[in-house]
Amino acid sequence: MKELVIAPSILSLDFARVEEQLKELNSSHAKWLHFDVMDGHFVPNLTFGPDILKGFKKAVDMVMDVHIMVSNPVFFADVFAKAGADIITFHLEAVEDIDACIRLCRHIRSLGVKVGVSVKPKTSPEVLLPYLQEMDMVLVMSVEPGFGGQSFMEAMLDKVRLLRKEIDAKGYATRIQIDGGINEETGKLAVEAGCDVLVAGSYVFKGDIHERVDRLLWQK
Ligand SMILES: O=C(CO)[C@@H](O)[C@H](O)COP(=O)(O)O
Ligand SMILES: [Fe+2]
Repeated sequence: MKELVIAPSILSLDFARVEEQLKELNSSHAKWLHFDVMDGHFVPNLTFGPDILKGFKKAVDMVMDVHIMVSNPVFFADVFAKAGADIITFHLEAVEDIDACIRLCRHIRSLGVKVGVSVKPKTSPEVLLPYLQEMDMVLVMSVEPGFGGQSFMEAMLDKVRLLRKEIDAKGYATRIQIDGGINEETGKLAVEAGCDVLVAGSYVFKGDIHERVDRLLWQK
């Protein structure tokens, strides 16, 4: 398993104190910034466009981890690759079938950007197993996508265990990210199940950013 990474989700950032909070994030032990893109169609919420990503990229020295919850991932992947995304994760549910999924993975990599594929709580990741070498990351959603502050769905850890078993058996470098309801307790469970990237929104921003990131990173 790779080194654990914490990716605070900017969905919970206090937009009245953006500059201050970005500085705190930048000087914390969080290496990635999780940038949730919602189109108001794939999910019933609307968030950030490419110019915000460009601005944030200037303000922090962090990996820009872009999670696109959109119905047209082909279009949005190009837009956010151009804006400076380091990794783009799209939803399996938003593409026609596994062939289209792999085509988009290859396209995103051809742009020099890492690629992740995400599954919603009701979607099994089994169809991805033969193709894990095409992905830099699989994102297991542990809440229904669309909003921060929801409760962690513990049953999603079975998906993490399944993916970890296959990734380790094949010796792939694919990371496993989990997103939704992550705090100290649920983060620990997720790491024990095999996750190596924890996304956390409300937990990180509803307290001292440095302290909360450290608690996730060095769970006791
Ligand atoms: O993608 C999403 C929500 O759809 C997330 O990235 C949330 O922002 C996580 O928020 P918390 O559950 O950690 O508050
Ligand atoms: Fe997310």
